Amino acid sequence: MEGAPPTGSATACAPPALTLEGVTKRYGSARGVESLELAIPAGELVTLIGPSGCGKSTTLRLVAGLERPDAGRITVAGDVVADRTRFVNPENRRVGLVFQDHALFPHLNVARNVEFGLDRLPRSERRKRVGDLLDLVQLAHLAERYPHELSGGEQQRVALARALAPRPAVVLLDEPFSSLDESLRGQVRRDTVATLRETGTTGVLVTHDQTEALSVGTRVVVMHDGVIEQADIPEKVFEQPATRFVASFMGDADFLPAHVHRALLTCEIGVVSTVPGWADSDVDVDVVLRPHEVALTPATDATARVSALEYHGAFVLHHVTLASGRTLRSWQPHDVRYPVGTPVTVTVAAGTHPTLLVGDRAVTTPPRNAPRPVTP
Ligand SMILES: Nc1ncnc2c1ncn2[C@@H]1O[C@H](COP(=O)(O)OP(=O)(O)OP(=O)(O)O)[C@@H](O)[C@H]1O
Repeated sequence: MEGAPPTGSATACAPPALTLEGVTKRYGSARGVESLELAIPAGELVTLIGPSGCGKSTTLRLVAGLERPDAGRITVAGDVVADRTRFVNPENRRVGLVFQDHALFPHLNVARNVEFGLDRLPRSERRKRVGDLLDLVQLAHLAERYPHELSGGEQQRVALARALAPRPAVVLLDEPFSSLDESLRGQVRRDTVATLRETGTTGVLVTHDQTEALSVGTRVVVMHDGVIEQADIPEKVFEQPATRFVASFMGDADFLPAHVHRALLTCEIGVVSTVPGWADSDVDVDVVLRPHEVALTPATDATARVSALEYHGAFVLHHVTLASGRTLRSWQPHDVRYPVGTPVTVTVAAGTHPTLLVGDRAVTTPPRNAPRPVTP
């Protein structure tokens, strides 16, 4: 992964909070994760996203020490915690865990839950640390309550305080907001991110929610079928997806066969854009178009037709069928609705430089062995 630590002087010499080098885990003949490469600088909050079964939980379990890798090396704050010969037990890894169901101890009150992992500290320091953590998550007034006397959001804050109490090098958060209802989720998410930032804690947050992955992560790791497809800043993952899978998984995307000739990208809807640096090219590609890049203009002589509408509140998603039978989608403002059947001219918003694919991989430079048409 392109995971160079920030260049600031404070962190330039510090080892990454977490590294995975060639980490592989198989379950019998089934692939859990394969050859994971990841380096997370201290203080980052990385979101881990991918479809069900892609290996997110396996990755967290390997880092936490709940699984042993079959191959590769894991380090936490510069210390090897797992490799071919070494295996550090979970309680000695400086890794904190926050689960979806909060997993608080029901028979312990809030203060005792937070105190749980601090048994190595003298009692007075323990008390002080618990007090500091409860202040941090704004729950000091509920210190004597038991988990069943708390709301879902409060339980989540206790779980976070408990994970942070022993000053872990990394906190792993496994879908921490998914059991909260929609109205609460946004606030708890903002509070959690603020707490992690305030304490400078490095976090790895697993989520199923693409908006959450993009909005919360300083970096987004997209997994598919046990491998990392792309690990990058959110803007790059969305605007410059590395693969066809990432393009389709992170946001809506449609794909059209296209052609680049003398730096001009054309497809069924006409000229899409210029492709700087492709002046000598004559190659077939697929172009990735996102609904916010696709513009529609009603025109009686147009061959494309609006084929379906979806009202999303702020926007109306228009599905358009082209003459070839292929479809594109276009976001329109909430007050624009072209009825089904309307003939429309389809264009791409000015300034768009869409992702180009050859096979399943994005290309930014002309492919060497690209197909060239036979000239008569
Ligand atoms: N204990 C196990 N025994 C056998 N196979 C397993 C085991 N745990 C995970 N797997 C398999 O490893 C792969 C990765 O699973 P994992 O739980 O890491 O996926 P995930 O991305 O967390 O999925 P989800 O989003 O549904 O929780 C899957 O194919 C899964 O069936």
